[in-house]
Amino acid sequence: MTETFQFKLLATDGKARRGEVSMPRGTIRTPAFMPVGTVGTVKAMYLDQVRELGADIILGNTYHLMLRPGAERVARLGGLHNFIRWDRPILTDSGGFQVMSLSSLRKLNEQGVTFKSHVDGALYHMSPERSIEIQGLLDSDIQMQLDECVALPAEPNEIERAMEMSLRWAERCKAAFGDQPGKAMFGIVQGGDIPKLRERSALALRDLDLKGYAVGGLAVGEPQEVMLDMLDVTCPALPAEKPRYLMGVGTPDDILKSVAHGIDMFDCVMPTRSGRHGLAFTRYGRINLRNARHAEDTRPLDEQSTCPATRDYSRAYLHHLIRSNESLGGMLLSWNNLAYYQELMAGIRKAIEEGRYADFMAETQENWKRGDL
Ligand SMILES: C=CCOC(=O)Nc1nc2cc3[nH]c(NC)nc3cc2c(=O)[nH]1
Repeated sequence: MTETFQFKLLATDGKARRGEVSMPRGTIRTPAFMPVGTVGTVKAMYLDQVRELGADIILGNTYHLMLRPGAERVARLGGLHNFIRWDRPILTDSGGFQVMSLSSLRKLNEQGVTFKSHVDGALYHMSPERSIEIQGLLDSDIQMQLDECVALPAEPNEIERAMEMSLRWAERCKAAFGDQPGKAMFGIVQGGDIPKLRERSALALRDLDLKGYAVGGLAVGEPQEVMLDMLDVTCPALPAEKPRYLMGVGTPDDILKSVAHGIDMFDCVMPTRSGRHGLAFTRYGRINLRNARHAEDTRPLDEQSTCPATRDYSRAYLHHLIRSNESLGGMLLSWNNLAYYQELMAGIRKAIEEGRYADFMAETQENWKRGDL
């Protein structure tokens, strides 16, 4: 822990980086996976479990929390950490992406985004300054600039307009954030699937000398190789001594490959959301426990795991719980999936330290092909 926000590069293996982000509330071992705690909870999990699995930081969503319970209310209650009982770092998004994907009416212009709450239909206006103010009220440790993420495929001039506006919003967010040594405000690189726009966005954000950089506008419908190609353009244009966060990514395979392209931080609803729907991630690939073939399979997901959800429950029971839509089904599979994601991250960090990331990647992908036997 440190009084200020610091990123240290501990080892590299090709483009893969092993590092550490130190903040007053704790240290984040990178490459890191950040479980998503949308409305102040990592769904179906106790935060003690989330920590025990190895999470050093979790995400909170500004859009959801500002609508309910409200940013000023969370501040009156002592901030998000006290509210949810998590004393380590929290990264909050700016809400932009969620507005575009969740709220009905929404208008976006230079001032910001105006939208109708999906909770009660009330009208809200969120400017770059208000987004930073809300994240401050939540006492967020890593705050994100307000940006405009364009779904792909999209027209080049549309991608350029959104990227340029996001740059202007980055400057306004930096000004609104001011100087908070123990916290950080990350810029978000946009530019869609257009290399020269990606490079322009990254270089302009670099000039703002921010504490960290997110790569946005990806995992929004483009093929994996397009996403990786954009990383090849973006990462070299970002400062090597600052952390890089790829938003909304991804599957274990996405993460494995994006680390090899220079990414340090990840967040994704995949392990928790798909767990609630019956999908289990294991060392040997995915298992859809809704499938009837598991109905009498007495084996656990993986008897060698240290996670009780993975080691102690039969696939037959998990199948029964999911088919019966019982809460325990989603709880056990969320637990299993987050355990698997954190085990994958620990393996990634160790492999980079030992200079054998390429082998680790190949072995891991080979094991996934084995299926659930
Ligand atoms: C915590 C996130 C910080 O959110 C923001 O403040 N803005 C933002 N969020 C994104 C979220 C994404 N999820 C995916 N795929 C599942 N792609 C995404 C792209 C963006 C993006 O370009 N911007």
